[in-house]
Amino acid sequence: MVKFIENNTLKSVGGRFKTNSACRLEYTERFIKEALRLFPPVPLTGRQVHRDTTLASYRLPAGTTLLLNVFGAHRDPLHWPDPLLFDPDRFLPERVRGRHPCAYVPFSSGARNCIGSRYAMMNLKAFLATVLRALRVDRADDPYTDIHQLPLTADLSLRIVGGPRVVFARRAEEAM
Ligand code: HEM
Repeated sequence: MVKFIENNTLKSVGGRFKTNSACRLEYTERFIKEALRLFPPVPLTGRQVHRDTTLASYRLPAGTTLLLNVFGAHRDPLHWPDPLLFDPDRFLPERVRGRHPCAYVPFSSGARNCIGSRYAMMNLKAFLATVLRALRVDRADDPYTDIHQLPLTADLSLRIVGGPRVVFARRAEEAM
């Protein structure tokens, strides 16, 4: 998967990353979206109920704080078949069509959603394209063979305990 994203990103960008390179990075964008699905940096958000409301069979009096489980929604088999499989093609336009708009909310939704989502996406593409041109990324020796086993923690944002287990190696000059 790492090799695939490397080749795809490098082929799409060619030389240096420019602002219009982002438009060509369609696979890279799907890859980032899939990473944000399985590992949403903001795994929970909250909302306050402004008037008495009934949601499904639950009565929610005004003033109730609701915590929205983004992490759970992103792994819900109702919306994501084989939810733990890392499959960027889930974000092909034909597969997005018909999916519930709130099944995927890494940047939240509604009036208070993330104002920086487009900027964040552009930045992540620029970051990947720039880093992958200069460095090769390989898996480090690690004891985890299955996504279930990855120890995650959330303080300000969701992260892997101990950080991602990867090693970087400089690419030969001619590849850059
Ligand atoms: C991958 C990167 C990012 C993720 C996953 C993310 C996620 C989020 C989420 C989930 C919220 C909404 C919380 C809620 O609805 O309660 C939010 C709000 C916000 N984000 Fe981001 N964010 C990212 C990057 C950025 C960047 C780069 C900026 C600024 C350049 C930014 C600025 C903001 C601001 C100002 C709000 C508050 C909006 C409001 O309350 O009206 N975010 N972000």
